[in-house]
Amino acid sequence: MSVRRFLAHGLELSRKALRLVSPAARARTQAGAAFVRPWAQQPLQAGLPARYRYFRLSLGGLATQLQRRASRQLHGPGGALLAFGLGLGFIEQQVEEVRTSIAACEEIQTLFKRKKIKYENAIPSCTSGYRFEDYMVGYNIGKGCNAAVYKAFIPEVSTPKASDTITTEEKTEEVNRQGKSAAIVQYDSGEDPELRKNMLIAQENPSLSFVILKKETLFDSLSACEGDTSNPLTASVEDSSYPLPAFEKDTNYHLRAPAGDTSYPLALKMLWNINAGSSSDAILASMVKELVPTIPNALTGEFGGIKGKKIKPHPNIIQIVRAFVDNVPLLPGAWLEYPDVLPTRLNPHGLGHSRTLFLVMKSYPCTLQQYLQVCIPNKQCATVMILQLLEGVDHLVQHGIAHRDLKSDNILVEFDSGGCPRLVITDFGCCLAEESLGLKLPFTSNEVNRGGNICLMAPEISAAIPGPRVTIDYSKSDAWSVGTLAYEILGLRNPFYGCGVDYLESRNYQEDKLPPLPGSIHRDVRLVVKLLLCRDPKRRLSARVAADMLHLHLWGPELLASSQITVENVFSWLRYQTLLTLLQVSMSQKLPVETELKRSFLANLNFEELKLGLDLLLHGKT
Ligand SMILES: Nc1ncnc2c1ncn2[C@@H]1O[C@H](COP(=O)(O)OP(=O)(O)OP(=O)(O)O)[C@@H](O)[C@H]1O
Repeated sequence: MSVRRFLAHGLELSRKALRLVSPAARARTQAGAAFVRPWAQQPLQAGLPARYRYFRLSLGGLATQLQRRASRQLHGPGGALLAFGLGLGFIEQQVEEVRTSIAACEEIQTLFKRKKIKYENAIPSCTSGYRFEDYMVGYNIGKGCNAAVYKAFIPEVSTPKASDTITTEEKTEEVNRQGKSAAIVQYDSGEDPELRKNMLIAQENPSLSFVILKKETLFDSLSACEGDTSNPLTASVEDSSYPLPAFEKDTNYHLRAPAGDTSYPLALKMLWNINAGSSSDAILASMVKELVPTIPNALTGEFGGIKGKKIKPHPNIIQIVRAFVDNVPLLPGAWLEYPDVLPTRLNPHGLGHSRTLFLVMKSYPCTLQQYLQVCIPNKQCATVMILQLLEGVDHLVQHGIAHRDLKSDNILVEFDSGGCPRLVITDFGCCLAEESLGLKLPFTSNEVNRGGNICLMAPEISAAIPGPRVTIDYSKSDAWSVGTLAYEILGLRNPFYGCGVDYLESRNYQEDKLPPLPGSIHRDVRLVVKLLLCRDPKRRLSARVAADMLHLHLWGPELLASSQITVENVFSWLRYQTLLTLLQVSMSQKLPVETELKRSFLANLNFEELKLGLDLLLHGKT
């Protein structure tokens, strides 16, 4: 018998039963409700399969309906039949309600999914930017274990404004001839929190001159450094065991003193090639994960057809606008920061190959780590920041990709027109994105790469023991990392970093040993962080449900506070959010963070997940 016919049969039974009720029926119906209700009201578990949650939802309705019926004065025999029949009938009613709700959510989803998010348009010309010589390279903005990142621009696309060009160019060149460019780079790469703070302030207040602030600080520090061997900046250059090469004017790159972001809109990431050999194919094959966030025309010619998963644009995920293989140049700071990975052409003792992969992306003012060094975001702003990470992670999960190296220096920050930080996940070098695997990685031996940063590796990954049929499921691992980063964003120490006894290890921590978040942080946010850090992925929130909970918390406080939350008032709230967001999306080209978030929420609306998030917010224990 089909489910439909079964339910129809139940409905018919319930009708018959209504004509056969007795006083005893009331007691039996009540007992039925009492039996069903506690089971239906068990605390919800985030990881339960949808079918179970759906059945539970039906039971909740059944218990209520039974109770209601039982409270009426019914007469006649057949109470048990009534309970059974009514139950089936009410399940049918619930099924219908759920079906309508799912359809309504899908309609809202389609409205927003239809509106495609645009790709970065940082290099409008289709022909430029595929060779290193197309770029003017600025100063070093960052360095990781695998790459150095520089400010850059393409002259034909963006020429620096006269006001941005340093007038004391001779001085810069003289300094370079003396081998001090490394000192500039070292100083400017952000060791000084005061300088970082100035940069952020300048960024947030366009009326202040970012360049002037930097220029003064830079040249003051250089004057102070000159001839001063006790100064760590000059000392580190002169103590270096490598001879510092003189800056050659006729090399195919151009060193400019630092200037504002407007004149160097791009970031050029030069990966270090130690293992891949110098053929383009070998380089691309070994670094293919870095290419996951490339936009469609980022690679050209022979590389255009490189296979592999690609991500659709998302406001919280980096976009690589160009990727190409070229000769490794000698860039500022190379001798000081990464001499060992240079090719022998540049350093006879270097281990690097002569060619490598370059990635070009938008240049961001700072990383999340740098931002948090100078600023503790207020609670609302912190929640918006955590939510952006969850939205980014959910987008990756939907593409079957796990980042596997989420940490505060792999998250870039810029500010929207209202000064709200926009968080962008970057550095996909450790991601899991194999077409054939999805989010499940066979873990047959310790040789299998489980991802980056071990401290922020979810427990099911860090504690996994390899074996012939073992697979690791990454579907909720990035969400766990976001749970740990939430501590940093909320102004606390990440409990999974540190040394000595005062830190937790992901592979063996106990949930009750997690440092409690202070009461000044809203209960909803505390609950989300707690559920993100569940050891058991089945109980842990998915990024989607966690994001939905924060959306409800941020944009629906009245809804959450209402005495009775019905499907109708949830949908009237959703309709309101839909209209408002559509209006905002149609009104501006460059969306503020809040509107982007609402758009992500509505474009991914799923009744089951929203219902689960809502239930958890209403009944979950912090
Ligand atoms: N688009 C960008 N805009 C501004 N700064 C950037 C950008 N991309 C990278 N950076 C800076 O460069 C640093 C190193 O970049 P990235 O993390 O991509 O390198 P990596 O060697 O792959 O790092 P890891 O050690 O995590 O593997 C970042 O922490 C950040 O400070």
